[in-house]
Amino acid sequence: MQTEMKISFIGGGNMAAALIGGLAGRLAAGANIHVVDINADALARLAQRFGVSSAHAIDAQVAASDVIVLAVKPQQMREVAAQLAPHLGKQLVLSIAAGIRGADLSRWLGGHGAIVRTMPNTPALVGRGITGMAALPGVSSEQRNAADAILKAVGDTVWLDDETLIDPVTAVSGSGPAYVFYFIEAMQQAASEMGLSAEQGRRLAIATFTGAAELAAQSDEPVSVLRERVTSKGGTTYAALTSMDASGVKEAIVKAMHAAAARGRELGEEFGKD
Ligand SMILES: NC(=O)C1=CN([C@@H]2O[C@H](COP(=O)(O)OP(=O)(O)OC[C@H]3O[C@@H](n4cnc5c(N)ncnc54)[C@H](OP(=O)(O)O)[C@@H]3O)[C@@H](O)[C@H]2O)C=CC1
Ligand SMILES: O=C(O)[C@@H]1CCC=N1
Repeated sequence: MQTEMKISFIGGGNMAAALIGGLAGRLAAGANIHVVDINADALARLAQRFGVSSAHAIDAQVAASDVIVLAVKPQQMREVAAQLAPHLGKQLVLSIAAGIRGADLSRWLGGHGAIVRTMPNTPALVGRGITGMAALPGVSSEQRNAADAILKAVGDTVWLDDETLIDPVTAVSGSGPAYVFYFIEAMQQAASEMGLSAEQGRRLAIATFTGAAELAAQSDEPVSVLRERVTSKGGTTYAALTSMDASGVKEAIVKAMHAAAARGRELGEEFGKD
């Protein structure tokens, strides 16, 4: 992390809280985090949890920042950009919004070029996030490195040459934690139906996810091979996977992810209109 980097967040909701929480313990001395949100409760929570400074509107501290993270909902972005534009100089702007295209954001920010579009995810809170990143042409290599350092402080980064790939990234890793939680919820429900306690089901389901994911991360083999190794002929896993195939679980997941990417494109079109 660059020393003494001053970072302002506009929007202090769910994703900002995950990033701020992940960053809070990892900043160099002298660095600071400032948050602007119209929601007093959101600001109070962030100040109490992470000791950040806060304001209800864009202020001098935002103007004095090195990096400004735009963390409002896509539908709020245009208005926020208009409020921010008069305060912009050389700051690097990071957008985390789904859908909102860099060219639209740049226009709303009065032609500001130093913009990196990012798609982080909530495991950033525990330092295990992954972020897709795409730089607009006006971003210097120093600014690109600064953006990378911020998101690397809370996990890993994947750079994209083509900004439109942010929509697929959103479908995979931006929204992805919700799919994992959904799967864990289903496993917990089944565990409880079969007589395990809530705590036993929770521990077994979560440890299975983290363990299998770690095994996949450390293995040189494709995940399909790891799956086959669990699936004894005529055994229990075979029974489960045969049932999933019959229910079209894989097709449903693939279809759902296409829907997420399509919604990202739609948000860009819907809120990017002049
Ligand atoms: N949640 C996630 O996992 C991820 C979200 N994102 C992106 O992050 C962005 C934020 O999402 P999320 O955190 O879930 O949303 P939230 O609604 O939780 O957070 C947005 C916050 O911004 C506040 N806000 C609204 N208008 C303004 C304004 N004019 N100035 C300052 N603050 C304002 C909202 O207040 P109020 O509630 O009163 O409107 C709210 O507190 C979205 O663009 C989303 O696409 C990206 C990756 C993952
Ligand atoms: O659901 C959403 O639109 C945001 C973007 C990715 C995760 N949450």
